[in-house]
Amino acid sequence: MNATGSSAAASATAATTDVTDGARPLLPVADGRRTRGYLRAALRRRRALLVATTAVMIAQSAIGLVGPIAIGWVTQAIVDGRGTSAVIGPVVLLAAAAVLGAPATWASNVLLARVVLPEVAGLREDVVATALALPVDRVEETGSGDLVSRVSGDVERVTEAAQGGFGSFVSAALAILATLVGLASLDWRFALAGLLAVPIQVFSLRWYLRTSRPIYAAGRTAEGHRTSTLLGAFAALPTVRSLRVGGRQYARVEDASLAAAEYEFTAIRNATRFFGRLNVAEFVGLGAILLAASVLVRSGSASVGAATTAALFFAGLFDPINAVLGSFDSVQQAAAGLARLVGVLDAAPARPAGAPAQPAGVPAQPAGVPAQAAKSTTAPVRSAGAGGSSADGGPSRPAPPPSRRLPVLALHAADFGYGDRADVVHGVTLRIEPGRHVALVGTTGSGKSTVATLLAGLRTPRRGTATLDGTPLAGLSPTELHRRVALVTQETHLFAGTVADNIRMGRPEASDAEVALALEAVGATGWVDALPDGAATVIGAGGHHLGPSQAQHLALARLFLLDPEVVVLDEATAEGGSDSARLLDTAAARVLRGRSALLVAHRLSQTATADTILVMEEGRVTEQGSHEELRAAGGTYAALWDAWSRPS
Ligand SMILES: Nc1ncnc2c1ncn2[C@@H]1O[C@H](COP(=O)(O)OP(=O)(O)OP(=O)(O)O)[C@@H](O)[C@H]1O
Repeated sequence: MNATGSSAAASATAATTDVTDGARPLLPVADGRRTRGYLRAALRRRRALLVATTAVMIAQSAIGLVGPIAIGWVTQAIVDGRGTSAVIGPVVLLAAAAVLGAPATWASNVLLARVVLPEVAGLREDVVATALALPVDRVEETGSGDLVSRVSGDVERVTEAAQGGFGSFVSAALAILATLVGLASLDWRFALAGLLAVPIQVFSLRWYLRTSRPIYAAGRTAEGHRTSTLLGAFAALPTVRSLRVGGRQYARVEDASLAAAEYEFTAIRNATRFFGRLNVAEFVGLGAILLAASVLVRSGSASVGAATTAALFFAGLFDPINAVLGSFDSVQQAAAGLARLVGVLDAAPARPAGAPAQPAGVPAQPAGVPAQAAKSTTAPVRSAGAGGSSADGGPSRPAPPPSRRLPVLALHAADFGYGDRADVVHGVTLRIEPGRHVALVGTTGSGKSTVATLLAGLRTPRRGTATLDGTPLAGLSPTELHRRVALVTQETHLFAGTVADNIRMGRPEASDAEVALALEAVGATGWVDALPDGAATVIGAGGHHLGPSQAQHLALARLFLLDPEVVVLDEATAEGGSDSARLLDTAAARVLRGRSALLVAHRLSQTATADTILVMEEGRVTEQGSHEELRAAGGTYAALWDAWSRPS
């Protein structure tokens, strides 16, 4: 599953279509050929089970014919005036069919589940893994609602169709085939009469497929838009309340819901007309069989028993035919859903040749970005505090252990803008040498966080490059990128689970002792031990409440456990009050020891110990150098430092 989804991703981009819901672009949708190719590959992987399932279903269909045949024999025995002994044979046959029917049904259901369920589960895993690895800007552009509706609604539809629709489709198709063979074996004219229904059914089906396909495709898109609108409204709840624009939000949600519901109504109207046409076909077919039966019985070409069996055969076709034709409904919806899911798989960033093929794992950090180094810096500028006591009394930073070769993380002439808006980062070039710490300062909105996300590989520069040891970040597998370069932002997210679970997020296999060591390393053992169940205390939604500083403390412990080569702290300690800020500063310093780092900070105590400081203004790097150099230069940094260090 993984291999198929991944390997196809790079080559299948051309087989997907970009979609919009009128308001914003959505993720691509795979075309019919690509979707069928995916399905074929999935079925091929289960070929042996598929053959066994089909064999059992054929046996099941044959057993289904026993009833009408036995009833025909009983009828003939009565017409012939034979004694009770003549009906014993058919009754025994009926009993045998009933006894064998149950295990055959059980076996076909179990086998079918074995064919279908692992594939659907694999598809869901692949789509979720791909969705989690999608570039942040791609998800921002399309809105998370589209993604959510695909991994929930579309996966649900594919699962339902695969488990229910597909199974009933195959068994009904086999039952129809077996019945037609049975009819023909009674008398070919019975089969011919029954076939009169077929043109009406074919015509109805073609009409239905033609009219319903666009309805379902548009309906799924409208559903994606409805989910996006709902998520947007909930995400913006505090702003909506404070600005009192709830009415406008409600109207948008209402419009999106009505549009989605309108498609559902249209689909139901269409399906009702379709089933009405199928009923006409049934009556035409049954009428023709009864007419043929009366003619054949009168002429002595067929017995009453055979005519009874033929009529029962045909009546027994109603359900399977409706099941087959009706399952086109769910199969069509599933096909639309599958195309959207394969579209997500194909939206995965293409890997360069030779790059690992595994799907992305869950990002190790809430967001991740590398640090950026000094513009055009070839040799890092050491700050006065490096290697000894920092200017603000912070901890010393020893050189990285020689056993670990750290990479060079760099941005070259990078421009970036959000969506279709103008650039907010202009021509930024930075380089973080192994083991060096670079600080980024500037006023609000100057582009610091944006540059940080470019260096973390969360966003891709419009122009220019972001590289790790010369390899473009976009060419690294998400797993490798997040393992080597990690980010802590001020929006630390706690997942529902225990404290230990949250720390293990980046390395699920870590032992309790390693978790304890990480807590110890960042100085969080004291308050974590004081929680009701220590590191086993459940936090996050519905659990014990932690403050923002504690959440950031855990994020630093998580980072320590993950042990990346490069760390980006994007104002990771900005939420702290004075005491907790000091605690977090110390924790951050411990985590950064022996790693390359970028610090995005407004509190200049964090920047004074950096090797190089970059000042950003309006998306450009305007100054760079060590703390002393920049203070001596008397520019923006000097002014910021003076303002910050002046006693209030
Ligand atoms: N997700 C986004 N969508 C659109 N524009 C954005 C987004 N994030 C940031 N911007 C814009 O990009 C510019 C740079 O923002 P950025 O957050 O990188 O600056 P910053 O220096 O980190 O600011 P702060 O110190 O307030 O975090 C700003 O004009 C901001 O409004």
